[in-house]
Amino acid sequence: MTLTANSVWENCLNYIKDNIPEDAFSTWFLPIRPAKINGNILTIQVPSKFFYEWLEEHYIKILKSALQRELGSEAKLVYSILMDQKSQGRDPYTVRIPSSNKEKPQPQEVDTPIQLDKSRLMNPFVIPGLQKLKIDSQLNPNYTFDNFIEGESNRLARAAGRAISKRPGGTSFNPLFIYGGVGLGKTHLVHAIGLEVKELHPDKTVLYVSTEKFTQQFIEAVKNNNQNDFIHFYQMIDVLIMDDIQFLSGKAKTQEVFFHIFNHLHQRGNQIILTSDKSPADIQDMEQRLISRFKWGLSADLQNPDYNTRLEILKQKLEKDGIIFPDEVMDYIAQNIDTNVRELEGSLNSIIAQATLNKREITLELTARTLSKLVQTARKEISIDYIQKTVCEYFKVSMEDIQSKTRKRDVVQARQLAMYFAKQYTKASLASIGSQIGKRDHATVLHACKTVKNLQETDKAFRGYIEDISRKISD
Ligand SMILES: Nc1ncnc2c1ncn2[C@@H]1O[C@H](COP(=O)(O)OP(=O)(O)OP(=O)(O)O)[C@@H](O)[C@H]1O
Repeated sequence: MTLTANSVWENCLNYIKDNIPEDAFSTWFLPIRPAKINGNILTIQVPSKFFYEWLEEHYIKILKSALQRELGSEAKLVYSILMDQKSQGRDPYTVRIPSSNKEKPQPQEVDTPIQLDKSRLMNPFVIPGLQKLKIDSQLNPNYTFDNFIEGESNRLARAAGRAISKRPGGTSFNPLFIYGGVGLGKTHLVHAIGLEVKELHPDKTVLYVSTEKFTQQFIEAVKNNNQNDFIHFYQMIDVLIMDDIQFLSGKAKTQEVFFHIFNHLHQRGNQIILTSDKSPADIQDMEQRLISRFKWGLSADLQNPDYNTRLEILKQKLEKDGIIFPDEVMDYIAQNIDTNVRELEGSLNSIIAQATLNKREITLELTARTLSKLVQTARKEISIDYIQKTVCEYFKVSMEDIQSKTRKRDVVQARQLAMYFAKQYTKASLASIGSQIGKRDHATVLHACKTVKNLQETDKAFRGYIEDISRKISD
């Protein structure tokens, strides 16, 4: 009997219907039409891009088993997506996307070193109860090289990442130190490297961890008196990716433990990949021996993307969502949002939301209005209170301290910086700033602003504080 798309899909539906709730079945499966069958490849037509993403995210497993029952273990699924272009006055058309079958990378097995007592190993990345340790790489399958647009701003870092993926630990880029401002793609890039290593070298153990998580784990390990297990766990990793390494600043004990792990991995030729919001030389409160190790391999920075890269990124994001913007609108966004990629994505989302909620066409006028509001809102949010909180958090002093009369050096410094930033970021008068920050007069605020400016010119560490805090405030 020859198989037809209809008969195969009907059997799949019968199987799926028995295995998922009825309302989910009618919502997500009844609108699907079988389009064609070619050998073991079934093409189904879905009503929108959103539908396709939902199926991929929530029902890929059941789709896979239904299809394999009908077409064997090599069965493949292709989506044909009906793209609605009514708003552009054009006819609908379809695009074909193979099922990515994107599941999280499988846990990796590692032989445990003899001294490791598995029963006490508290690392949350370890799936307990198994003979061999299974480590979840913590990689995000959506951050790949394929969807990381290349441009002048990221060429070196991307190329180094690609080289490392081919030969982890085997290039001179060890460690690879990727740095740059917020939202420029550091996290995306290191996930892409990790995923590609896993694809090309399935035997390698890859682990992505944020420095914050690493620090918390270490604190837990100290509390439970199992630091050795913690260290041994990290020493087993073939490719260790640590995000936001600048958060080790001022944490002497965690720096020390990281130093030992780093040395062990490096000596064994294992790959280390680090990201930071500043270059190794500009990281404050970090042991010199660590800084010098960060510089051993390659430091590559990510810069603000240029116009063409921004345009390409926009095109890619829209294609993913199955939406078309007029060229002039794309050009306007790319011209006007030149800070970082996260803001670029955010502006797209706002424009889409405005158009959808108000049932309006995406025009240049709507875009200009939405973007101007975005910028205004961002500015509006910076209040003196917010500035004080940010500064207090950064220096780990309390709001009460800043508001008090204390002349302790660190509090005075925080207070003066809060005054300086209040002058920079708000329209408040000196008198008003003074009354809100410690009930001081306008002369004190003026003096604070001058002191900060002088120190900024003469003291490198102080300059670092200013850069850090400005970034946090305008984030
Ligand atoms: N070159 C690029 N191509 C496509 N998408 C990009 C690119 N660069 C960044 N992005 C996207 O921009 C967003 C922000 O990137 P990411 O989180 O990697 O930035 P980051 O530098 O790690 O920021 P932060 O320092 O704030 O953590 C993500 O959605 C990412 O996919």
